Amino acid sequence: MSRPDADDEASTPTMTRPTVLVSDADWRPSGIDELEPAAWRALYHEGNTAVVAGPGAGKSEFLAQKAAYLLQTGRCPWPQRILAISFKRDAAANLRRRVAARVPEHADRFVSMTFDAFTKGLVDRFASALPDSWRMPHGYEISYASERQVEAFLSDIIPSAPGSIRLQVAQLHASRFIADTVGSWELPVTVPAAGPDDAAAYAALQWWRLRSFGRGPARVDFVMLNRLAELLVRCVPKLRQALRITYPYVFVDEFQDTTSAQFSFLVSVFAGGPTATAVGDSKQRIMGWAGALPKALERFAEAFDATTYPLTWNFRSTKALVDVQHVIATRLDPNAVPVMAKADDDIDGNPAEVWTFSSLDREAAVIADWIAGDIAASGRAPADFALLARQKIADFESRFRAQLSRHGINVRNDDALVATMRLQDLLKHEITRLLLGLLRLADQPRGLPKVWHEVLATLTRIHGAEGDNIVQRRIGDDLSTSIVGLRAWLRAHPPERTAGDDVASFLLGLLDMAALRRYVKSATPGEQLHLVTDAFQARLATVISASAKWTDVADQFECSDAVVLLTAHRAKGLEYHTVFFLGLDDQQWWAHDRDPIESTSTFFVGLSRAAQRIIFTTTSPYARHGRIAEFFAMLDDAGVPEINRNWDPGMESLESMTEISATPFRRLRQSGRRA
Ligand SMILES: Nc1ncnc2c1ncn2[C@@H]1O[C@H](COP(=O)(O)OP(=O)(O)OP(=O)(O)O)[C@@H](O)[C@H]1O
Repeated sequence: MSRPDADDEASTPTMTRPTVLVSDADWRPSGIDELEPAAWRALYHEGNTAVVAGPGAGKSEFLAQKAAYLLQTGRCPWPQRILAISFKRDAAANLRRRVAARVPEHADRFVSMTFDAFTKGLVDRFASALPDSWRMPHGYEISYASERQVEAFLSDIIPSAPGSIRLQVAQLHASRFIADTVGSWELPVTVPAAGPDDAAAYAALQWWRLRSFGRGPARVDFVMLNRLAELLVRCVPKLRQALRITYPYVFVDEFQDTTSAQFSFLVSVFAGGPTATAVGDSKQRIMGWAGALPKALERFAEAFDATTYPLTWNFRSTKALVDVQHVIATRLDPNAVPVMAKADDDIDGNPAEVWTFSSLDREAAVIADWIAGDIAASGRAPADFALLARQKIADFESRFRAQLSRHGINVRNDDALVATMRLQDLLKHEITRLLLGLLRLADQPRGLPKVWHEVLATLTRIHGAEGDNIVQRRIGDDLSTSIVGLRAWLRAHPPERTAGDDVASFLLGLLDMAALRRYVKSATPGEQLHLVTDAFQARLATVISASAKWTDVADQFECSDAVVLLTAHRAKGLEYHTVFFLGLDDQQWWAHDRDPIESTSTFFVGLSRAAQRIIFTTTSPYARHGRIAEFFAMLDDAGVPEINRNWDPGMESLESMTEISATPFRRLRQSGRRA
């Protein structure tokens, strides 16, 4: 396919586009019925805005609606754009998709990317404008230092540190050094000849000397790239001005996860300039271990002089679940305000329970039977159910896979490693969706308009042709030709007689690889295209032989009709009808004592993914009195009953009843409940 010139971040498109503007009075949210009153006020607010709200309040949806409002009413006039920054790639892609669905006619002016992609993009484009001391004459490579390497570095620099700061240098922690010390050090325009007399600045400078000032390519991570980007913007006023003109509106999602480096970058580039909107929930701050700043939203409000709007509706969970969430929320924030549930209840029986089991085998068997029964009775899909755990999700996989397969139900472990990628990342990756989209379009003679639209939009981004209707038309024509060629190839190569590698090669051969490589590099810093294509091939190889049709190959690849197994961290931002929060025990939560608040936030994030029902499980008779006793106490306070699932009416004998009475669990017979 032809490759138009790459779009420049700080430049504006050259094509004109007709736009019909909507008046304020006529503007309505699209895709949803209503916003809560505080959200309306936040949407109309013209200055910097902080939206603080709990799980399910619609924070991401609010950003999508605010984008639609600004674009459709012309407050963000063509050709200016809105820049939305997220922390995770899938969150950025999710927001981009939401806006594209709400206002397709303006989607090309909504630039949604990760923090790392944005800062790395600036360094890559403008590195030559860095002050002399910080230029990287031999380029750079992305390199992460292990904690052990940082430890060795810190002990190496202690002896040569000036006596006045030696003790403080010795007190720096390896685990926090990169995020906190390197991340919060503002690079001086000129590197001082004498070492700084502040311990943190001294150590940070030595780190730069070691990693970046030697011969050969600099070895930098994203924290260091962020620092370079901040320096660039500080030293090159024209660049800052260009960014501010291109993006008069800046959004930041999940602001509670902002690190020191990211925060200072935002202040440096945008404070006093574009209108900034940050949304987040400090109770869901689960990235403290990775350097997330405490009280990030409060800091934002202060630094940007922003007006704060708390939202108090929950669109995801029913009232009963919102009440349970509130008990945990008040432990994390004693001032947490009660929230109004907007979701209707669609289940019989208890929406929240703790189930106790005598063994992991029994746990998997009972839950699998229960899910199968619920699907049969309700018509729900397997994907409505999630099996969540704090960590080590693979420990649960084989048991649940075996038990659910007895009922013909699939399991997808989103945490599984495929080549070097996690399955969740692979499935959400734009390039995976592009390749699968091509496969589906070629295999479906009648066409799939939604898939066509998504594939075309991805190709448009790859070729930097947003806003350029002529090039977009050419890309569309090329796509039609490619689909015809692919269809013929697939007909001649049935899945059972074709190797996964051959399919992947043919699919990639349809694309402009140089453009693709450049795009992946800029959209996902640190990631090489081959990491995605290797993982794509590996996944294809495992599903191709089991399928008779190419559509089945794509279905098996995505495995979207499956019960999902994932960690609470991976579940962030997602939602399910019923969540089983597995492994309430000391093993799963072994690190709870290290940081009980962050651990409780992880618990909060996990349980708040449930829309209708949450079942906590444990196989440990001691968990209630162990490390996470406070979780059980909170669930007790919330009135969540504990059910001993070792007894199954009609199936088990007195023997298992004896076993139950020997356990220290608080017991409840489950008569009258759905089982
Ligand atoms: N105004 C609204 N009307 C109806 N549904 C909404 C509205 N806003 C959000 N939703 C729905 O509520 C759910 C939660 O929305 P969203 O993911 O934006 O919440 P969030 O605050 O970002 O959640 P979390 O912090 O838990 O990840 C989604 O299913 C979304 O489609």
